Amino acid sequence: MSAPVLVINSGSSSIKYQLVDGDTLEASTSGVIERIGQSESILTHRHAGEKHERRERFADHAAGLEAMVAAFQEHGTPLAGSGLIAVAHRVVHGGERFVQPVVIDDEVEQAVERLSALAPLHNPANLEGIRVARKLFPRLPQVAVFDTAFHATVPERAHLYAVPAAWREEHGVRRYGFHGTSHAYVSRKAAELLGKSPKAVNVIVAHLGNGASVTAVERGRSIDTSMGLTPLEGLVMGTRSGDIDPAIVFHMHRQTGASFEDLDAALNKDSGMLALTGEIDMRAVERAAEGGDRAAQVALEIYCYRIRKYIGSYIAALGGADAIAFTAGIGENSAEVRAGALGSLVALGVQLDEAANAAGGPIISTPDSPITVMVVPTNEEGEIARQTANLLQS
Ligand SMILES: Nc1ncnc2c1ncn2[C@@H]1O[C@H](COP(=O)(O)OP(=O)(O)O)[C@@H](O)[C@H]1O
Ligand SMILES: CC(=O)OP(=O)(O)O
Ligand SMILES: [Mg+2]
Repeated sequence: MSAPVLVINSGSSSIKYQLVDGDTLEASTSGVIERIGQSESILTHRHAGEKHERRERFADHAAGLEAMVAAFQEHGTPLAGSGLIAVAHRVVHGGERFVQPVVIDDEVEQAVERLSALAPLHNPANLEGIRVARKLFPRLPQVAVFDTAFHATVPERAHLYAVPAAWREEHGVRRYGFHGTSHAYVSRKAAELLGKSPKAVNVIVAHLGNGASVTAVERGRSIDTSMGLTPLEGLVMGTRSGDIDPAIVFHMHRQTGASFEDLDAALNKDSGMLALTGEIDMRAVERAAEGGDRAAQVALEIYCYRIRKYIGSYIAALGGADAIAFTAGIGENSAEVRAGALGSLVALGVQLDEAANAAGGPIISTPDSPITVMVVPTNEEGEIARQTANLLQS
């Protein structure tokens, strides 16, 4: 493996990692540590076609990262002496400042910490990953790659909110957008599937994971995206409400006396599919709906309808799209959600091929569909490694 980069994607309760070849972008080893801080955590480490599992409690991200280092050691590829050229970190919020990947120093670390207010579920976890990795690998360059960066091209008409000037000018209130590495990677792959240059096509990417967002990509540049100041706006998600009337917050504060902290937690952690069905995991929601659970059926309709509205509005924003690409855990795996999300868009030039959709694509529209619909597996870690290798070469 030449020029290996260790990519760390620290989420709110999980860490995903990959050891990626900086030249070929192939991952030789990958893993995920789930349920950090809960009674039992699970580490799944994949190397050379084998899967190794370890179940025990990892109290925090530091314990999780130690277990990651131990897993590399145990399974024949110790990180020390592997020729690692860098550790790359996904950082969710980069604010207005970070529109490119950067090498992390103390000052960058502090800036990421200040941005935690705008991504409370994500930046603190990203930061912990950075701190632990800087201790573990003090001599290696540590690079931050930001979710927000790809959306720096979103024009004012789409990124400004019609709110008081002081909010915008003094408090950084604007649309930032997230999942940028995924939207960048998937929109490029979509152009590849069309046999065209990214600069020659308009693509709508629906990233449907635990967090979910839709982006309108015009000739390779993001021009609008559904997440906003924080990753709360837009689609219905696992535990997040997505779009609501902001007056709901004031109403609930006045009605119940709930603090803004409580209301923030309610909308970020106790809303979305969880609030509608009692389940976060889309597989569980689909099983319940199939079993006749009315709440789960309605929740799926709400989930798909919101996606459909965004896709329709982005076809209008782009003045026509060449492709719609579905990605991330739900977008890649749920034929039902994809079909539900496209439904009435047949009037806008979307003709789904049901058999191809059931088979998972990659192309899931009929050959004569004016807009090509596809399933494109995302690769956030690979894209982060690619951007890191580019930064270090320049
Ligand atoms: N086969 C499947 N069918 C439906 N949903 C799935 C399937 N596999 C995974 N998912 C859903 O994908 C979501 C997680 O997506 P993922 O992209 O891994 O999220 P994140 O990176 O934000 O943790 C979960 O809601 C999970 O239920
Ligand atoms: C920004 C965001 O929502 O990320 P995730 O989907 O990993 O929660
Ligand atoms: Mg994700």
